[in-house]
Amino acid sequence: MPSPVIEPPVIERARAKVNLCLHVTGRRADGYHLLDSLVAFAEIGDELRAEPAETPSLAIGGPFAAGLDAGPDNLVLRAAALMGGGAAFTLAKNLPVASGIGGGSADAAAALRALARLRGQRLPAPEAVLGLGADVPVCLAGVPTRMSGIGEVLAPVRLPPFAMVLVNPGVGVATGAVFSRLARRDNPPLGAIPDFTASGDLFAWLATRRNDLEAPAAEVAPVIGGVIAALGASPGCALARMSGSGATVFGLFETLGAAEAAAARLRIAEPDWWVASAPAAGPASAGL
Ligand SMILES: C[C@@](CO)(OP(=O)(O)O)[C@H](O)COP(=O)(O)OP(=O)(O)OC[C@H]1O[C@@H](n2ccc(N)nc2=O)[C@H](O)[C@@H]1O
Ligand SMILES: Nc1ncnc2c1ncn2[C@@H]1O[C@H](COP(=O)(O)OP(=O)(O)O)[C@@H](O)[C@H]1O
Repeated sequence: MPSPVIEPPVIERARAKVNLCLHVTGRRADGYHLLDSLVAFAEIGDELRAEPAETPSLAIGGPFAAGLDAGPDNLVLRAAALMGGGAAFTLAKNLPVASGIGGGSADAAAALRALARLRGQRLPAPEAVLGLGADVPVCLAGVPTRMSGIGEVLAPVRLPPFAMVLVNPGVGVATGAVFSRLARRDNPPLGAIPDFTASGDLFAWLATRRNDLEAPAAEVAPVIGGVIAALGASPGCALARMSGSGATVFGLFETLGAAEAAAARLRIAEPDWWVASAPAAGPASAGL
């Protein structure tokens, strides 16, 4: 059954996507890489507002609006075009661009959700949105997920509550450039993902996994190594690792208080870095 049409305007969050681990397990004939990744979302992100309009339009504000083109190539308008749709969009760009936390993909997913709500339509299938970006299907799902294939094979995963600190040193990293520097493309998959009951179990399991894109990204942007070291040395940080193709690094914490304290220290030590703290998205983290 299609959902009822929602009265405009509609507002959708575009939450930051975090690859808690990411193994590159192969490469397809078309050059795209096969991944095996455990993906979570943070309660921080862009915000997209949509109202019905004859002609599609996009206005961008927020701390990372500068340098982001609001023309037809923007993923918000490309997503709207895919759904055949006119809407007037306003995007608050709160996440750094080209930073491994899927900001553009999350915006595209938010546009698809907004249009579906405005029109009472179903959301498109993962395969139908993959052309917008390999991360768009998982951002459309918006829940903790094991992502494989090149990003279109999705299996929801239940995660315990935890908190994150996200740090971006202000360098954009092009995803394709990172993949092309990989030393190996035949790494083992993640294996079975246990049913974690406590965040400590999740953190211990993650410590035995990797992000295979971290080393090639650090070649492109050597500052990434320094960000991992600084975050990893923060009191209460159980694990510090790069997300996606970088350069954003995440730190994992048992409590939001510990994450906020680490973020406050890093903001003082490194005033030029973008630093955010947030619970992992989902009902389990609501009471952290
Ligand atoms: C690496 C990941 C992990 O979640 O995250 P980000 O760093 O983008 O956040 C994603 O796979 C990125 O997804 P997305 O950013 O949507 O990628 P796309 O625009 O589809 O692809 C950009 C380029 O990355 C390479 N690419 C991307 C995905 C993939 N599975 N294999 C690849 O080889 C290709 O060279 C492609 O031309
Ligand atoms: N709404 C958008 N937000 C961010 N980037 C966008 C958007 N639309 C198009 N792009 C382009 O998509 C590219 C990847 O952006 P993004 O999804 O933020 O990267 P990542 O997935 O690595 O975090 C950028 O180089 C940017 O120019």
